[in-house]
This record gives sequence, C-alpha cells and structure tokens, in this order.
Amino acid sequence: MIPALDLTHSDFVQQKLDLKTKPLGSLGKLEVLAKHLVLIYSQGMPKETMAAQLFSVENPSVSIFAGDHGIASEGVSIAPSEVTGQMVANFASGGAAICVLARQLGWRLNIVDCGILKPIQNSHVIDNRLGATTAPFHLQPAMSEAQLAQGFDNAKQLVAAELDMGCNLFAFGEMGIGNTTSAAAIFSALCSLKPKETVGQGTGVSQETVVKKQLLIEQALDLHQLDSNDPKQILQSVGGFEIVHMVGAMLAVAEAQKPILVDGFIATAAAMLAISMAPNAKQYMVFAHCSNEQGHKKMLEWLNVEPLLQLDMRLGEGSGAALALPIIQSALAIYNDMASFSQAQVTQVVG
Ligand SMILES: Cc1cc2ncn([C@H]3O[C@H](COP(=O)(O)O)[C@@H](O)[C@H]3O)c2cc1C
Ligand SMILES: O=C(O)c1cccnc1
Repeated sequence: MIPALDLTHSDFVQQKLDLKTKPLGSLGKLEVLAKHLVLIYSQGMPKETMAAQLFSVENPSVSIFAGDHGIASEGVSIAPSEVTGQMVANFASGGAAICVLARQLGWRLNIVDCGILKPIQNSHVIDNRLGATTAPFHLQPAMSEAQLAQGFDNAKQLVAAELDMGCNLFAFGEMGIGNTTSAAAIFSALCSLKPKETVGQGTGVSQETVVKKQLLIEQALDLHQLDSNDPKQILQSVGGFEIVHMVGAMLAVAEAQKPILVDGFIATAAAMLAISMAPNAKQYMVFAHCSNEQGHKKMLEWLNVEPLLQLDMRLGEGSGAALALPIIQSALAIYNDMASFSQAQVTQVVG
C-alpha cells in the first residue's frame, strides 16, 4: 500500500544541484538531503511542473505520543510511571524540552495520550487512550490485537487531519517511562540480537538495572517465541501504546508520500517495525540524529542509514527530530535559491 519512491526526476534534481555555483558535491550531506526531499515532494509531478517548482516545508508538526508500560513496575527506569503523566502535563503547559524547541523552530505540537496510567483533564491533550498502561510484557503480551488495531486507526486519523491542515513534514516523539526496555526488546526480536547488545541506560539507570532490563527481555523473548518476520506479533507482545501510534503514523505518512523525521532509540524501533511491515516506508524517512542510548547507533547501522546530527542527546520526546528542521529548510533553500554557474556568470568548475 506504500508506493516506492518514483526516481524519474532523479537525474534532473542531481544536475540542478551540480550546476550550482560551488565545487561539485561540496555541500556534502546537505545535497543528498536536498535531493531526497525534492524527490519526495515532486512525486507525481510532470517534468515541466517540477522544473519550475520551489519546494518548502509547510506547517510542520511534531506529535508526541505518550503511554505507560507495565514493565516499569519492575524498576527499569530512574523514574516511576507517574512521571509520564506529569510530563504530559508539562508538554501541555509548554515547559518541556520539546515545547521549547518546537516554539523556537516553528513546529506545531500535538500531545497525544495513548494510554498513560491516569488520564489528565487538559484540552491540549488528544485522547487516544488504548488502556491504562500496557501489561508487563515479561509475563503476558503487552496488549491485545484489538488495542494494536485501534492504535493504528487513531494514528491514521491523526495523520489525515494533519495532511488536511497542509502539513508536509512529520516528526514523532514519545514519552513513556520504561519505553527504552520495550524498544530494546523490539530491536532484539526484529534482529535476533541478545538483549546485552540492545539494552542501554535509558534515562540513566545503574549497571545493575541494565542487567535487570536484559533479564526481563530474555524472559519475554522466551515467553513469546517471537518471529523476526512478524513485526505485528513483536509490537503486540513487547511494544507500547505510544510505539503503536508511532508505527501507525509513520506508515500513514509514508502512504501519503510525505517525509518523516525519525528521532532517537524508541522512534527508530518504531521505524524498524514500520519498515519491516512495509519496506518502501524507509524511502520517506530522514534519520535526524544518533542518540547516546547504546543500541541506537547499531539500529542505524542495521538500517544502513546516516543520521544528520550527533549531539550526545538521549532524551526522546522528538527533540532530536525537532532540531533537524533548520537543516531540512536549508537543504531546500539551496535547491530553490542558489544560483547556477550560468545564472551567476561564474565559470563552471569541474573536478
Ligand atoms: C523527567 C523525564 C522526562 C523525559 N522526557 C523523555 N524521557 C525519556 O525517558 C523515557 C525512557 O527511558 P526509560 O526507559 O529509562 O524510562 C521515555 O519517557 C523517554 O521519552 C524522559 C524521562 C524523564 C524521567
Ligand atoms: O534515544 C532516545 O530517544 C532516548 C534515549 C533515552 C531515553 N529516552 C529516549
């Protein structure tokens, strides 16, 4: 259901970039990014339309999906589950890191309760609750098939509403105490890796807690006997309500052939599931940063993608994705506005 990226305009875009007044390729990854984005934005355009077109980011939105995790009661985080809801209130009142970055950079923010411990009454929070926390996944599946399906449906509707508002760049963030344990379990199951390879310190837990996370994931992998080729089973068994929304939203954006800015460890676990469900989805993804969570670098290597930024961040919330917006805008500005050798009457340099 997700179309492959049509590469018809690829040579035209490359040539346009090559004829700009600079040594060939000297804007490095910015040129690669410009080409990628212009190809996405020009899908279905006839050659003449595309040749005359300027491309820009319109009405970008970052949606933060929040959900609580049954596994959190095993003490896998520095914080208790209650902090998820407290942070949702913080998102709603504009005080969290993602709020500051979104305001500064020009993202619109959606705050989505996908199933935190206790609902909060706040008109800025979208109610997409699939339950009140997932089940502890080392003992039973994190959620039912119906909850998973409902999450996908919710995400699809959210993306449809965003597209109606003219949004053409999507970022997704998450908040959910315990969700690095869930993301590591997903990574282990999808790539048949031992938990030792995939588990990290999350919010900054001790080495002892890292070992506890590994043992819980081992127990879960034993219990569920997950098939690395069955991403839905993996998501239902060891995922989270916010992760379900992320996967569903990524698939919906890719189906609409718009770009997705992928954030850190948890968002990349969601991206890997989406790609496993629909391989073409990867062609609409831009990987914003490499987080400091051990395992994220391995995920990016496994996907064979290069992130735009490496700032030693390990927060989530969509913060790394948010920071990449100015780079996206710069890439498009170079494509749109930079003079060619002939326009500027500069002798074309070769080599
Ligand atoms: C105050 C606070 C704000 C956060 N914002 C994002 N996270 C991040 O940390 C959590 C994942 O780490 P773990 O698996 O170790 O719990 C997620 O909620 C993630 O978004 C936060 C965590 C805390 C404590
Ligand atoms: O990489 C991330 O996105 C991350 C790392 C630690 C905690 N929360 C999120």
